Amino acid sequence: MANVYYNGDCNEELLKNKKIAIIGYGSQGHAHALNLKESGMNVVVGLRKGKSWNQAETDGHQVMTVREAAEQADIVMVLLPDEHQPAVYKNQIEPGLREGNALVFAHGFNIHFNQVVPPENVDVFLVAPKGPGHLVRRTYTEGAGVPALIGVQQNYTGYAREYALAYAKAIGAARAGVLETSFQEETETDLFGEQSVLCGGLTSLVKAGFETLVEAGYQPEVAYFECLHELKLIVDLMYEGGLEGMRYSISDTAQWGDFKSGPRVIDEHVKENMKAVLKDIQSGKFAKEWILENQVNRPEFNAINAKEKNHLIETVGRELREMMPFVKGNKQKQGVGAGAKD
Ligand SMILES: NC(=O)C1=CN([C@@H]2O[C@H](COP(=O)(O)OP(=O)(O)OC[C@H]3O[C@@H](n4cnc5c(N)ncnc54)[C@H](OP(=O)(O)O)[C@@H]3O)[C@@H](O)[C@H]2O)C=CC1
Ligand SMILES: CC[C@](O)(C(C)=O)C(=O)O
Ligand SMILES: [Mg+2]
Ligand SMILES: [Mg+2]
Repeated sequence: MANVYYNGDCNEELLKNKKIAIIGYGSQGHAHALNLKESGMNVVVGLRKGKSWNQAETDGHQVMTVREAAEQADIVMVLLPDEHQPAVYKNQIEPGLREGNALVFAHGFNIHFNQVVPPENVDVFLVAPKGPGHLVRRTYTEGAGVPALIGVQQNYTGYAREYALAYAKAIGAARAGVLETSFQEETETDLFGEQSVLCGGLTSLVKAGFETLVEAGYQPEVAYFECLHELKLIVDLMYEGGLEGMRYSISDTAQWGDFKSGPRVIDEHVKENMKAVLKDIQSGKFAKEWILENQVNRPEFNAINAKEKNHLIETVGRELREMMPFVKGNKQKQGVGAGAKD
């Protein structure tokens, strides 16, 4: 079994005399900045002028340019979109780094794929929450937390691992569990998870189920409740009690169907496809294509995104959710508030 670290294994005091710059105030940025501040840390936020800058000020942070934040801080946490990190690092963060500072990431992409190459005289480590930033914030306020991975790439000061654990505690992650990893393992497993299971696998599974029912003549609203809405309720049971916990609550009929039909849908071909996806991640093929897509202003990303927004499951879902105020209650979903996306 891997070692799992909890609050008692982390010394937050190590960060108390440090200034921490949070660069970016999106999904992860707002959560880290607010959680660290409420854990008693000295936080500044580095941004460009715009929507996030205004939000961070509204939330009571000291906001400045990325260059100023990097110059002032001992610990610089880079929470910009992965594709923006290399240019912002080169032009605004690197010039501000001093010997013994720490450069920190929530995902290893740019270090692992050599898009950011830090100087040798700084610590480089990872504190990667295993969950969306809005949940990093919400769970912290509820007295809980989202688990995280830590990893050390460069240990110039000799304290990088201890700083990583302290940081993980201060954002609430050590309430849930912190695992030690490498930049390589975090990057490859995170990309694999989001592509094959959590995001790509799931959205494709949901759409395939929805389309199968609608094409067979069933009402789209029934298909939406069956294949998307109820998914959260089922996943909540798995989150709380694993597969067994979920199966305890469903009918024996559903459990029999789970055993018999699940492997017919997610069969050996799916695993073969997953292995191919993993291979492209490990070889750097996926990373290269994503970097090139950004260099030409994302034509394919934007085209697919526009098409996906107009899928029947989305138009039907928007209408049904209008009637469920308890589902609509999340401000970020309406594009307002801290960490909101456009
Ligand atoms: N989303 C998540 O939950 C998770 C993300 N991660 C990792 O965390 C990191 C951050 O991801 P995420 O939180 O999704 O990022 P977001 O897309 O939410 O971050 C957007 C933020 O970055 C700012 N920004 C973008 N470009 C620039 C720039 N050129 N100069 C200054 N600020 C800029 C935006 O400001 P503005 O308003 O001015 O555009 C905004 O505040 C990534 O490495 C990601 O892989 C890891 C685990 C989960
Ligand atoms: C699952 C997507 C994720 O890896 C995450 C929220 O952990 C991301 O990059 O946003
Ligand atoms: Mg992730
Ligand atoms: Mg990710």
